[in-house]
Amino acid sequence: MKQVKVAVIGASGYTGQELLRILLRHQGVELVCATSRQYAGQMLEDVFPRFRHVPGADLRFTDSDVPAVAATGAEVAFLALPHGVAAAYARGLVDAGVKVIDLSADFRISDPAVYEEFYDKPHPDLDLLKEAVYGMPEWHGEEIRKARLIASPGCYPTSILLPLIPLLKAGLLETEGIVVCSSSGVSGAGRKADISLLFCECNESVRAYGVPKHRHLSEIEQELGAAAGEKIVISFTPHLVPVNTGICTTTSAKLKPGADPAQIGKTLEGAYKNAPFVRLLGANKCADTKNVTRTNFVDIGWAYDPRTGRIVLMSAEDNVIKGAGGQGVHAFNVLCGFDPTEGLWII
Ligand SMILES: NC(=O)C1=CN([C@@H]2O[C@H](COP(=O)(O)OP(=O)(O)OC[C@H]3O[C@@H](n4cnc5c(N)ncnc54)[C@H](OP(=O)(O)O)[C@@H]3O)[C@@H](O)[C@H]2O)C=CC1
Ligand SMILES: CC(=O)N[C@@H](CCC(=O)OP(=O)(O)O)C(=O)O
Repeated sequence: MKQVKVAVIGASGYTGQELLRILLRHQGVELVCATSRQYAGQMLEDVFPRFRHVPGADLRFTDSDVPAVAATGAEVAFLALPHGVAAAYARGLVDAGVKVIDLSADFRISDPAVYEEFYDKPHPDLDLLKEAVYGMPEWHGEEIRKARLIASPGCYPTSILLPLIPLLKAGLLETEGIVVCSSSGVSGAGRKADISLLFCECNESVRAYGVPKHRHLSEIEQELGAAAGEKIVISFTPHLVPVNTGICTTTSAKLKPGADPAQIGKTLEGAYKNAPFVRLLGANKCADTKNVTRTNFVDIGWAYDPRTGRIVLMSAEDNVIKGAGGQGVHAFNVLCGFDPTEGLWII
């Protein structure tokens, strides 16, 4: 198998570590660079003992510096950096001829006005934004193949968009009144010191946050609108739950008058028959995070309630794998012409 030289920028964070774990078992990857400002100069295995004795992990963290990354010969770089920080790295790396897969939100929102509305500042690189591709392999494989810059979808959006897109494309759902409720593990907030994320603040407790306008609404409504062919506004309430990883999403939407509820399952099956990481559980089956955490799968179940005329979509994924690093590697496989599943059969 051909070998592609790969760098991970921001390799000490939660998604960065997950990328390292996946890339180190990928048969077509030579990991040439892992960056972290706080651990620069230290061996990967000294900072994260899980990498001891792992082939290919015999590497030191380097500083997060674009010319130094480019000098490693990296052909593809994953950005696992905070949003707002990633854009400048993407610009420097793309200019140096390195293809970029950005896990942050910096290039996911194609309309600069919407970006500014949700991120409270003008977009930092409008030229690069124009060429960024939304990196959801199930729906944008063709664009990913030709891209220089892939904006990997967010964790909540992945769990919400995968069940809804095919149903909206098929015109089965009312576009008004879609209500989404998601629960996320604490790793979704990143590996940073924050009092509200301390063990005693989160453990044995569940809370909603980010209401009424979580920043992911921008991305979710953009992609749902593209699927439906009209503007869509949804209600979205995220919750923080005391688990390390996992997202459980429940979506409620009204079936269009006259639409046959049996078409829900048939449409999802048609859309995802060749999607290796989308597992359709069937009607009246509920997705459970314990079956998908530590994997690149998203599980989707659905139910029709004749009393309300609504369908309920239930999805579960691992936020740092299918919702971040795994999805990024899936896009990398498509970009580089590898089998889409290479490195990703983690169970
Ligand atoms: N966690 C999740 O579930 C998901 C996260 N994402 C997105 O992926 C990106 C990474 O998330 P996550 O791994 O959780 O974040 P973390 O906070 O866990 O890690 C961030 C990484 O970036 C580095 N970093 C932080 N600030 C800077 C800076 N100013 N310049 C250079 N490097 C910096 C950190 O290392 P150091 O400080 O040592 O340099 C660290 O390696 C974010 O944009 C996030 O929104 C997307 C989907 C899901
Ligand atoms: C629990 C938690 O805090 N989750 C994060 C979302 C995950 C994330 O990292 O956002 P991106 O997908 O945009 O990169 C949040 O609500 O902001």
